[in-house]
Amino acid sequence: MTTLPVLDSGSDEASSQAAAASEATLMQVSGLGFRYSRVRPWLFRNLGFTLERGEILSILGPNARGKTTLLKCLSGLLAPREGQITTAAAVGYVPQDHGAGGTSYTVAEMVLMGRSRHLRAYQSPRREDHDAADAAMERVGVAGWANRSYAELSGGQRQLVLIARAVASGSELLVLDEPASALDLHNQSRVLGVLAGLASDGMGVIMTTHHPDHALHVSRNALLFVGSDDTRWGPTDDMLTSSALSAVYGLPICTPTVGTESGNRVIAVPDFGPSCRKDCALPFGSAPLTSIPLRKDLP
Ligand SMILES: Nc1ncnc2c1ncn2[C@@H]1O[C@H](COP(=O)(O)OP(=O)(O)OP(=O)(O)O)[C@@H](O)[C@H]1O
Repeated sequence: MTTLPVLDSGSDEASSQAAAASEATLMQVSGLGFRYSRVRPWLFRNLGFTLERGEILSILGPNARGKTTLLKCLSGLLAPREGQITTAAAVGYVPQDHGAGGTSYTVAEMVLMGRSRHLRAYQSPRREDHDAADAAMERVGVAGWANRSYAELSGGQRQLVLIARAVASGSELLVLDEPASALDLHNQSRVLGVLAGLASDGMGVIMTTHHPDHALHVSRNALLFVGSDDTRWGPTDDMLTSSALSAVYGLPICTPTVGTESGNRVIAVPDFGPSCRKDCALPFGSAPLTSIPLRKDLP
């Protein structure tokens, strides 16, 4: 277990945290707090969770609440002001902003960069690095774009390439900032499938999302930003209840069970209010959404 640097941390406490973590634990976080400076408000305090191998943790909350900041703390890019982060794995960080920044790299070169932590300064990638990059591109389904210019890909395509780069790095723990935010429905399913596959191979995945459905679909646990001193962590079904989601996002959200091709699922349906189109076949309020028929009941 490695303890990431924390401002004003007590090292004795850190080592006892590390000792307490079990073999299955990839990351343990307790009492975490962060603010950008002493004159800025706390973005979060007393934040804690445990991530086991093979688990996907989803982090949800309103815009500007501190989710990206938390991911940067978990990845070692920012030092929290207080609390403890202990981790048993190298962390691969996939940022939300995937601008090309004028790069002239191919997709294969971008993914190969994920191997940099395995190389000494100025060392050329070895055969095994190319093999790892090729395997990662196959895994994420971007091998067909290997020779394309990264800068010429769409935002969603770039998102997939950056996920492949993190996979190529060999990190056991991936931390992803809204990995499906720029993707169409098919590619959302593809990314969630890739992340679920990585988790079933024993990796850990931490992702932020603005889609409660994604969390309900793939996450064992969820971390909910309710307020700056109120973050809640626990089993996804217990966290993402109608009342909790409604409180977090400030509008009514119901969580009906609906039938899908792959079985009954809980989904989150927000009531966006007066903007609902007037010719909607099932206006909000005319029938409780929990009465949506299950697929097997449909004519
Ligand atoms: N480098 C920085 N210095 C000062 N304040 C910052 C910095 N980066 C972010 N912030 C502020 O911290 C707050 C949280 O930002 P953050 O990006 O973590 O939120 P978020 O929950 O990820 O938001 P979103 O859902 O919109 O992506 C915001 O008010 C933001 O303006």
